[in-house]
Parts: sequence; structure tokens; C-alpha cells
Amino acid sequence: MTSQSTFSLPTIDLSSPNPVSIRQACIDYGFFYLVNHGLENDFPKAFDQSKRFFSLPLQHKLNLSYKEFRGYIPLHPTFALLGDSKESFYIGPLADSTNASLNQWPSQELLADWRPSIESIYWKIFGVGKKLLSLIALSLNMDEGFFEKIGAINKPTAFLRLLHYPGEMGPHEEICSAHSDFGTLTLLVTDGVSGLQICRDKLEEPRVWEDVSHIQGAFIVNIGDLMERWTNCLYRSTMHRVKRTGKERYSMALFLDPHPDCVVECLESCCSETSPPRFTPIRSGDYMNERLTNTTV
Ligand SMILES: O=C(O)CCC(=O)C(=O)O
Ligand SMILES: [Fe+2]
Repeated sequence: MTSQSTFSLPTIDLSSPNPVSIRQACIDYGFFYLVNHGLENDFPKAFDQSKRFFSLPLQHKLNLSYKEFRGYIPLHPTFALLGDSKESFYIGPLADSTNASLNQWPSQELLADWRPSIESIYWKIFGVGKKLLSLIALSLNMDEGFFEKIGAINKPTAFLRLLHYPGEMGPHEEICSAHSDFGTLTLLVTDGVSGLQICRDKLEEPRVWEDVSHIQGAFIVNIGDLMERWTNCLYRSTMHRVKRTGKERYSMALFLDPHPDCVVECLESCCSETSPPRFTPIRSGDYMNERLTNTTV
């Protein structure tokens, strides 16, 4: 596998957004930096909270072990066949009154004020994602409220994933294996330690991996597989991974996923007689369950 380092993703400025630039970034890369989103000062606080959690003794973390797609996944769990060197903690949809109780939280005695801090960052990132999704609708020549109307965002099913890569030098080159994200859109923040790479052409052999450099205070946004389906592959869900550097690393990602009952089918503006829909319509919940159940990432 080769890798190039002279590479820069497009930058979208949320304080003066231009749907044409968003469209181009999604067509060319499926990845872009998002700046001037207003959360720059929240990132260090969010990482402090993440470090507090991952610094807990293992047994406390294991008491919150992953179930129903929520909770703690330790280093090298048995299902991580690919041997990723990371531990993670998932927080599921907060607005969903039936399922919010499935979330697992460390007790107030163990980590005072952790839950409200994490809930606060969840909602703040969610707000940015919602704004971005209305711009993405405009970039596709749809009404700005389109995704909200069809249930892609109004009953949010967003998952927040806190990640910690301890920096141990294991046998694998990848500490987060190559994958594409499943849902609509992902907003990622890293602590600046390098390692994130994208592969712009997943069919090319051998794969060419390009380093995504860090921009202080920026989100790294990427298109997910369901958005690729909605847009008939006009917008790309680009494969990415984290390469081992031997350095400890923290990141966090908010995955915006449609409501389970939302049917994902080719957008009117993305198909024509000469470019018919490539995918059959699918209920988001069925698609996500299948992908989440079979994932090793
Ligand atoms: O840690 C990173 O920078 C990437 C994480 C990622 O791609 C994911 O959680 O889907
Ligand atoms: Fe990802």
C-alpha cells in the first residue's frame, strides 16, 4: 500500500456557506473540512471528558459494555476480527424517548457531571449537522427542509462515538480498519494526532491512501453510504481508515442516521432516463441493522 502526503480536502465555511462548493466537495471527495461552525471552544472540553472516561479502571468501563449498539467496546474485543487497536464508547439517540434509556452512563459518583457534558456536546454537534444537511439538500437542488420532511433528521437517530487509540504498536498497520460510514453524514473531530487517511478510488489496486491533515478547530465531515444511495452515487461515501503511528490518539464522531422508518430512495434530482436509480428503495432501519450487525469496525 502506498500513501501520498501532499493532499488537501476542500474547506466549507459554515458562516458563509455555498451549496455549489458543498456539491463539488461531495462529488470529488465525499469529505471536507467544516470551519466557522461555532463549536471550536467546545472541542477541548469534549476531549477532556472523553479522556476522563477512558482513564477509568477497565472494570468500570466493562460494567458499561456494549449492547443495543450503545456503551463501551474494549481494545481487541472478540468481534474485532481485524484487530483494531482502539477502545470506544457509543451514545445512542438522546431524543428518542423509547430508546434513550438504553444508553449506558457512568454514575455521577464515578464521573461527576460527565453525562450532562456529553449530552451537551451531542446536541451541539447535532445542531451543526442539521444545518449542514439543509445545505446538502440545497446542493442537490432540493428544498432545504427536504431531509427533515422525509424523516431523515426530525427524529434524530444520531450516534456519538468516543474513540481512544492508546498508541500501542500492534501487528496491524491499521488501528481503525478501512471502512465507509453507513448513514447519512458523519462529523468527526480529532485531537490533531495524525493517522486518518482516505482512499478516493476503492476499486483501484493496490489501494492509494492519502493522509488527511489536521486543521485546528475544524470538523472533518464525510458522506455516508445512505447518502450515496440517495444521490445515486453522485455524492461519494469514501473509504477511510486510521493508520498506526505509535502515538496515543483521541477522536469523536457523530453519525447522523435517518429515522429507522425513513425509506431511502434515489432523489428526483439524481436520476434521469439516462441515469436510472442504481439501488432499490430501502428502509433505513433494515439497512443500518444489517450493516451494524455485520461490522467488524
Ligand atoms: O478516528 C478517526 O479519525 C476515524 C474514526 C472513524 O472513521 C469512525 O469512527 O467511523
Ligand atoms: Fe468512519
